[in-house]
Amino acid sequence: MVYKTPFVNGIAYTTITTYSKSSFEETLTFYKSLLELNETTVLNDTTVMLANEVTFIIVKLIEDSSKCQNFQVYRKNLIDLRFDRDWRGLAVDSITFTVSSLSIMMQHLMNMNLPFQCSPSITAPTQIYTLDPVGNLIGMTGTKNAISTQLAPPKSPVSSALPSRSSSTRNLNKDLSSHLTTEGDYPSLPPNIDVSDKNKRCIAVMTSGGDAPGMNSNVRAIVRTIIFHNCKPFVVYEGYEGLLHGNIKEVLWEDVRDWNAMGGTLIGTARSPDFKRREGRIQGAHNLINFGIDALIVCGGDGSLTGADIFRSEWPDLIKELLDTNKITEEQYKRHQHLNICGTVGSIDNDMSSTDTTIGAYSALDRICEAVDYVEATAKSHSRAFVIEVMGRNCGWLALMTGISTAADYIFIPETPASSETWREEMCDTVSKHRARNKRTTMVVVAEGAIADDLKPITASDIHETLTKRLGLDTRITTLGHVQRGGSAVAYDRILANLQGVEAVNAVLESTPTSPSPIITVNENKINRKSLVESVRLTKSVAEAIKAKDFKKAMSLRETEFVEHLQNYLAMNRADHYEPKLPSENRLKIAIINIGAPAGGINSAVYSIATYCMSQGHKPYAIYNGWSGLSRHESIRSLKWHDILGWQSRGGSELGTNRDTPSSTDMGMIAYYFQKYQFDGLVLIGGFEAFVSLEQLERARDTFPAFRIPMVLIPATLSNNVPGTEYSLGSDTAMNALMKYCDAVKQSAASTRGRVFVIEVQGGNSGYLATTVSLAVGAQASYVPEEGISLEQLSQDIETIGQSFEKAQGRERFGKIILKTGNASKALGAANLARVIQAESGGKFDAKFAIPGHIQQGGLPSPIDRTKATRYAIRAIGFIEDSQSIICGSRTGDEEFMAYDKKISATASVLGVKGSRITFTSIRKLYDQETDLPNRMPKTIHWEGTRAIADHLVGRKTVGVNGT
Ligand SMILES: Nc1ncnc2c1ncn2[C@@H]1O[C@H](COP(=O)(O)OP(=O)(O)OP(=O)(O)O)[C@@H](O)[C@H]1O
Ligand SMILES: O=P(O)(O)OC[C@H]1O[C@](O)(CO)[C@@H](O)[C@@H]1O
Ligand SMILES: [Mg+2]
Repeated sequence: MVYKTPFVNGIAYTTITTYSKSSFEETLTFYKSLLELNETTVLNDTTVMLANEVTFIIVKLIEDSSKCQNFQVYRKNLIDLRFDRDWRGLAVDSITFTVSSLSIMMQHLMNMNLPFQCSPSITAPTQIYTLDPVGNLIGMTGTKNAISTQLAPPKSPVSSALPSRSSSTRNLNKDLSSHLTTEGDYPSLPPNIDVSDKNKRCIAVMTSGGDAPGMNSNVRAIVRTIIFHNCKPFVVYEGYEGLLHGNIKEVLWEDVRDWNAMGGTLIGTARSPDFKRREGRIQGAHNLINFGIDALIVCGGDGSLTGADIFRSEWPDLIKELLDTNKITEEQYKRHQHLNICGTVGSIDNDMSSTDTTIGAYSALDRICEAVDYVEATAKSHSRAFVIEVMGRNCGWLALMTGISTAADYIFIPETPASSETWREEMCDTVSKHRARNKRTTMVVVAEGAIADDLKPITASDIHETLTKRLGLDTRITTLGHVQRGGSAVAYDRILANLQGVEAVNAVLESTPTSPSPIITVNENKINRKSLVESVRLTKSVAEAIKAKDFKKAMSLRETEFVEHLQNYLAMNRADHYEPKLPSENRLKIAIINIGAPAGGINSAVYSIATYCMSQGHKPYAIYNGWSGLSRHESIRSLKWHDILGWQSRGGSELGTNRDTPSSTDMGMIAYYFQKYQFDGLVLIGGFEAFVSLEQLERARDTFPAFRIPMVLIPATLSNNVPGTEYSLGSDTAMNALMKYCDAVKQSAASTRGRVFVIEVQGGNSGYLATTVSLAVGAQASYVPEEGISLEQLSQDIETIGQSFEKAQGRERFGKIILKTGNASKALGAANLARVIQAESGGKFDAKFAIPGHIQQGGLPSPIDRTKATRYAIRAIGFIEDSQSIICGSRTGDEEFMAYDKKISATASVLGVKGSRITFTSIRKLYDQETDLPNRMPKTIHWEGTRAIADHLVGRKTVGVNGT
């Protein structure tokens, strides 16, 4: 028996072989009636072709009575199995068809009295199975095509579950969706603008100041977006030095290939004293005009952007002088009346006002945390103290975030200078309190630019001397230096840099002669454009306030997130060592539970909740091993400071986790223990099962008063599929793990001429991880469950890859990767997809597959997940404190319980990030209105714009609803 399944172009018919005249006739009747194959072509005496618009079946007769017998037996056996076995595993051969209505098909099979099976259930099938008269297993699916898991909308064989991408270029990447995702639309093909080469706009990009990881991604995105808009991209080498020496070159799409994974800046950078002088800047203006460049995008720190701002404001005078000295022609003068400037903030210091984060800062933090984690091990072995000096000339962001991420004992930062008179006592007091509770290590983090309130520097050696002399600690200094700026950028920086690069070009193209020059910022998770002049002014005023010893003002000028992080660090550092903040009557018993799969940042959240609770005077309780642990073994213990040392930076789940929900274990027992321990609040940390758990507990409040307490979920899952938030803890850690894996695979692919890897990604029904990592590594395509895999798109991707290898003619060394979320197609795993791609490549390249599996869940939490965990944890406790008065009266019986009261039900909420805000949304509302329960997904996907950008930056052509 021969069969072929119509997967991709070129393999478009199925041959059925029959072995007797009667089964030949029966088969023809079966397929004609079942699939409405109304075109019949007799090819010869024994071969007939049946067809409709999309399906071709050739039925052949090869008379062989022995085989006919075998089939009868085989078929009978299968039918006998009926419904108690899944037929799919039993059949030798199978054919799958896409049908427009599964229910009509079911009815039809019943009318014909044919046996069939439904999957996953008869009430809501996505697939139906039956047998044809010669024993072939016939699968029918309602999905877009046989290899997709998405149901096809009626009459549209190829479509997308995501909204179609219009050709608008506006609103591209305004929303970083916590983890840098975008909303809005993007065209998948370059707009068809007919601009002759001469009239094309020339836009240049440069990097300046200290290099920062992610700058290469930024330049790559800028160059490719310029080309995308039919303009000419130029790079200025060596920062402002290159500008004033005319070190400028036009570049091509391929020139920036594979730049995402590269550290430093490949176009060079410099600190240019000459550019600080007007003569230098006039030379720079002259060079730009000579190259015909009328827009400049500068990626650099506060200094570079200050320089850019000065350059822009002086431009009219500079070109006038060039005209007056006959260095440029009248025509050039007229054409270059305006210089469009746009800044993208690239600096590890994170010292630019108006933006929460600068490109490179989280990569530097990653390097620092890795180093401190290493040092911690040796410090513990010797029971030593370490002073870690981190970079940051005028800004303590790196030191502060290191302090939080590694739970350092003490930090020194320039923004809140310590008292020059008392800092030694204060530090020693805290350190000795920690030591008195048997902590074996001491970590003090000092920013390079740390000062005391007399503006004199506090140096690593000052601290070393104090710890040694006053406390007698065996102390070492580790100055991390330029290691912090080195290496490949973390996923966040790559994504930020790519999205900001696209936005910078859009900003330039939309600028008018009167519009103020923008810088591209990120605020919480939203990408914004802000005024360059204003941001430079604010940044300067921080430095001026510090200089004037107005530290309060300096702090007030910092981003609100910075201030919040500092307060959190200080609060947690007081845990168990100082008088709690709240009076005894306001102190609460707060339970913490972890549910679902492990995710980076879970332990950091538990650590932060516990230490913050201690500082407030609350009592934190851990519920170990999820709901089953609680209901079967009363696995509750109050958390003590010493027990949780080191948890802030530990991977996995120290509490233990599983996917059980309260209903699936024992709701009554759980309520009993809640009552026994008199919990006043509950924090759940986890993914979709935690979400479901919260809903069940909220619903059970009616029956069990013990649940009439504030309950809050901190989403933590690499799938990032919890309704009510755009970011879940663990996504960043997983992204980095997967990104590193992809980088390595891509490198391997590049070493073999013409190779593509298909990489299978976790994420359940959510394509978030595949999409974001695809942007971070420059994957040629990503297939996600929200879209499925359409034949047209797959064919298009194969063609695009083939073309790019063909164009390179083996002269360039590069490899390609394709990411596929496991559930994008259940029928087609990575291995099979690679086989199909290889088969259809026409010999232009070969395809392999790789499956990273659970490395995506493991490893140490990234600094982003650690610091976000702390922030969410402390907000969650704030929520529990604030909600006490709303609900707790009904638990004690003092007040009537009104389950349907909105305020009451909102005391069980999901903490989330939405755009630029942290929010709490009632579980009732989320569960009833915003959840796609069967798919375990939120109804609204917030990151589709990111897909379009990822596609556009690799030149992927997408096949939309209209076949465009
Ligand atoms: N006030 C200014 N006027 C003109 N140019 C300036 C000015 N400040 C800085 N620049 C230019 O920008 C370059 C880079 O500035 P700087 O060394 O302060 O680094 P940065 O951009 O702040 O980056 P980072 O702090 O991350 O190293 C300077 O070498 C100089 O060429
Ligand atoms: O690499 P350089 O020029 O020595 O500069 C070091 C400085 O650059 C930065 O890394 C970035 O501004 C600072 O933190 C540090 O003080
Ligand atoms: Mg700077």
